[in-house]
Formats: sequence, structure tokens, C-alpha cells
Amino acid sequence: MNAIPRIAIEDLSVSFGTGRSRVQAVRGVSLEVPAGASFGLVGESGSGKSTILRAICGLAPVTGGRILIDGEEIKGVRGRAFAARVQMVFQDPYGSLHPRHTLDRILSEPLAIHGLDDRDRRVVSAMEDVGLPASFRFRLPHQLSGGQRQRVAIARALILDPPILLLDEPTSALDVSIQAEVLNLLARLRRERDLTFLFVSHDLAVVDHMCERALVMRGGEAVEELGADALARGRVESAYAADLVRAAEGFRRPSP
Ligand SMILES: Nc1ncnc2c1ncn2[C@@H]1O[C@H](COP(=O)(O)OP(=O)(O)OP(=O)(O)O)[C@@H](O)[C@H]1O
Repeated sequence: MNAIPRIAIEDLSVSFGTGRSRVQAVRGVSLEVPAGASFGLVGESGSGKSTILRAICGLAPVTGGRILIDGEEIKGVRGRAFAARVQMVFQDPYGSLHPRHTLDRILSEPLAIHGLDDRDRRVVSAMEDVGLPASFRFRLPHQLSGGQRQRVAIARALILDPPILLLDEPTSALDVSIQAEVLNLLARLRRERDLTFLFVSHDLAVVDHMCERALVMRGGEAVEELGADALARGRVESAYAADLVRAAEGFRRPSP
């Protein structure tokens, strides 16, 4: 069984700036995510996790390596076809939602851009899928709680029915009591829609809950790849990954 991975990253390098201010954010990182899998990127702040997601979206200066989606190399400006296949959910839903646009407008816009009809039905059904009441349809982002805003961001990411979600610390800005709800929502949506996740978190406990495999990153480099067994039992090889395991201890796992 040598199925083509949904996402493949080969020897990826990303550098910001030039000369003495040059920062090499990602150094020769490779990974493969099969269709329907959830793959974690875990590591301390500044280790290059978000930069990998941005590079996939064409938002970071790639200096080496390749990015492939379903075996096809992705290069240059990402257009509509890419948006229909890959969507990103950011840490801060407040920053990523237009403050003066109602939920209706936020969710309708991608449908209009992609020329999809039946917008009323699609908007209502997208809200339902993420547990938002239909009565919220004409509210503005500031009239919602943090968790509800992140549900809107997830609904917007899924409205074009993409097979891939890139999730950048999607629950880190939320109250601890809300984090588990949003993680469980994401896990349910993945199961129901057979989505593929590339999931960034600094917290190994969250990655353990959400992912079957993960890459531990530090200083832009891949330190160690962890399989399900290593994630579940904290069986890691490097001292750095062991530190992440210790930091994750004590986290109460969200109930499934
Ligand atoms: N636009 C940019 N310009 C210059 N340097 C950048 C830029 N974006 C990221 N970097 C640098 O690249 C490195 C990796 O950052 P990145 O955001 O990918 O890390 P991270 O692991 O996602 O951490 P965090 O969780 O804090 O975002 C850091 O040294 C960061 O300062």
C-alpha cells in the first residue's frame, strides 16, 4: 500500500530577511500526512511550526524543498483551486474575522467568490454543523464569545468543503473550559468528513488527543517523529521531547 500522501513536505526550508537579519525559520523539514489522518507539529514558541503552515499557503518565503498536495507540487500564488482544497484556521478568531461583517456575510463570501449557489441553505447548514444557532446569523463577531467566534472560523474554513485543514493553535486563545469543546468539535468534523489535519500546537497533550502522529520541532528543525504509541505513552527519544511530555503532564484530557 503506497497511497499518495494527501500532504507531503520534502526537505522544506524557509528564510525571512537577508544578510545579518536573516532568520532561517525552517531547516530541511520533511513529513507525510496520509488522507484522513491528523498530523501534529509540536514544539516551543519560535520552533517554526506556524511557518510550515504559512509556507503551504504560499505566505512564507520558501528557499528550498517541495510541498505536494495529493502528489502535485504546489508553487507560486495560491488561487481558488487551492482554497477549495486547503483552508487554515488561526489561533485568534477575532483577528481573522472581519469585525464589521455579520456571520452571514463572513460565511457567504467564499461561496460568492467560488460561484456557488444555494447560499442560504449552505450558510445555515454550516452554522448548524459547528453548533451555532441559526439566530446568530446576522450577529457581528464581537457579539459572540471566543469559542463561538472560533466556531465561525471553522465554519468558514469548511464552507467550500475542502479535504484539508491547517490548524494553527486553534484553541490556545480560548478559556480552558472551552478548549475541549472546540477540540471535540474538530475531531467530530474530521471523522464525519474524512478531513486531513495538519495541527500545530505547543502542547503535546493537545497533539496526543488530536493526532495519530506528530513531528517534534525545535529551532526550525525536526527533532523526532512520534507515532501513536509514543504519543499515548510519552515514549520519546530526545531530551527535548521528554521536556514536552513533562510539560503536558497534568493536562486533563477532554472527554471524547
Ligand atoms: N514574517 C516574519 N519575519 C521575520 N521572521 C519571522 C517571520 N515569521 C516568523 N519569523 C521567525 O521564524 C521563526 C519561527 O517562527 P514560527 O512562528 O514559525 O514559530 P512557531 O513555532 O509557530 O511559534 P509560535 O507558536 O510562537 O508562533 C521565529 O524565529 C520567528 O521569529
